This record gives sequence, C-alpha cells and structure tokens, in this order.
Amino acid sequence: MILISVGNTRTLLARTRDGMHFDSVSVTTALPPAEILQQPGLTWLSAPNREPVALGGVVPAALVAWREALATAEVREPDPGFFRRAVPHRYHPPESLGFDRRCCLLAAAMDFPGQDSIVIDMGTAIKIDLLAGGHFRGGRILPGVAMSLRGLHEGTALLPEVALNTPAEMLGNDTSSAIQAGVIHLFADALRGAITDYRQYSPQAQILITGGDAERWQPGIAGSLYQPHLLLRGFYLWIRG
Ligand SMILES: Nc1ncnc2c1ncn2[C@@H]1O[C@H](COP(=O)(O)OP(=O)(O)O)[C@@H](O)[C@H]1O
Ligand SMILES: CC(C)(COP(=O)(O)O)[C@@H](O)C(=O)NCCC(=O)O
Ligand SMILES: [K+]
Repeated sequence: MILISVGNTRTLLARTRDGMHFDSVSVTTALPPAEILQQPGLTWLSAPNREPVALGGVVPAALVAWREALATAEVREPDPGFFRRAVPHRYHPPESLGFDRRCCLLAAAMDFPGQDSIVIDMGTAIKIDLLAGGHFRGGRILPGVAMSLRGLHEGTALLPEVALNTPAEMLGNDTSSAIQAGVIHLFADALRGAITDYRQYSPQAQILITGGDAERWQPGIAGSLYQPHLLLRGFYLWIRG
C-alpha cells in the first residue's frame, strides 16, 4: 500500500508491505502534487501496476490537488465511521478533529489495547491528546516550534530567526540565547504541564511522541516513547479497516 499524508509543512509519501515497516520520504507541502510525482526517486508512485494509494491530510486545497494528480490511480480515503467506532470521542463537531490526530490516536488505541496514552505530535502545530479507557478524551493544540521561532522574528523589528540548540540555558545573555531559552523552556514546560494534568486523569498513561520535532524533545520527556511512524501506522490501520 502507498500512503500519502499531507501535513501543513510536509507531505509524507510512504510505502508499506506489512503495515509495520514504512519506507517514507517527505516533501514540502507547498509543492504541487503533479511536480512531486515527477521527482526522480518517486517513480514507485506513478508506476503502471499501481498499488492502492491511501490519501489523507489536514490541508484541504492540497488534497484537492492530490485527487486530481492521482485521477487514474485507485485512491482510498479514510472512513470517519471506522474512526468513530475504533476511538469513541465527543469532539465537536466530530468531523473537525484533524486527520493527523486521528491517525495517531488510532495507532495508540489499536496497537496498545487496554493502555491509556498521551499522544504528543510535534508537527507544524503541537497536539497533546489523551486516549483513556479506549476513548479520546480531548487535547491541546499549541503553536509548533518552527512557527514560534518564525513568529518572534516576523512579529518584531529586532529579533533574528534563530536555529535551536538544545539544551537551553536558564538565563539567556544575548538575543539569540534568550530566544533559545524562551522557546525551548516554553515547550518543555508545556509538555511537562500537560503530562502532569493528564496523569491526574489517567495516572498510568504512557507517553507516545511523534512528528518533525519529536526526536529533539523526546530525551527531555521522562519515560516517553519516540514513535516516528505513529501517524503512518494509524493511517494504515484505518485504511485496512
Ligand atoms: N526537513 C524539515 N523540514 C521542515 N521542518 C522540519 C524538518 N525537520 C524537522 N522539522 C521540524 O518539524 C516541524 C514540522 O513537523 P512535521 O511533522 O513535518 O509537520 P506537519 O506534519 O505538520 O507537516 C517544524 O516545526 C520543524 O521544526
Ligand atoms: C491541529 C492541526 C493544524 C495540526 O496540523 P499539523 O501540525 O499536523 O500540520 C491539524 O490537526 C488540524 O488542522 N486540525 C483540525 C482542527 C482540530 O483538530 O480540532
Ligand atoms: K504531523
């Protein structure tokens, strides 16, 4: 099966035979799908004996463009009814819950039955969702790391765009270190705070962490499990039905 998952920053193009291992590449979502399909190295996407292509994401305009570009392929899109049965929730309105959050919740629910999970997805935005007793209980959406750094730069005259170097100092003594200290502690504190709060509800919840910024933050979150393919795994389970 081929899976295409459109995030706000990056689009994942992946292939799996067994639903456990994923060969994936990511391209910037800003590129038109027709152009992506022509890139060398992605010929498996446009081969003549095509496998079914699962398509999902959180950028409606990009999904429209993908449907056009894949007009001759066998495209499968996720069924909301399956999600609702697999992961009951009272998000309102139900269809507004993001595709990426659903995929991660599905993977947590189906791969760890009977186990509560705090799912942290550090993408363009950060999502911290709680799965407890097999139900999605709700979550938090925060600005993402790159977005926050960009916001400081674009919203001010004097702040430069900086790259993060973990670990951060407690007290910055130049502009760049002060931004680093601010942004790194902002997210470290936000993640720690959510975990503390959610564990009052579910003391045994495990912590699964995924997304483009997860690898950098995981070591700072005691006991967390880095799951690079959590979204793809959930997407696969969803399409398989
Ligand atoms: N090659 C990369 N391109 C863009 N962002 C990246 C890259 N590697 C890591 N990141 C980080 O990943 C985050 C975006 O995560 P990602 O999971 O790709 O987002 P989305 O699923 O929303 O498209 C950004 O905050 C950025 O800091
Ligand atoms: C919260 C999100 C913007 C995250 O997107 P991402 O960081 O994965 O690109 C996305 O899941 C979304 O658009 N959700 C819809 C609103 C909601 O989940 O309530
Ligand atoms: K994501």
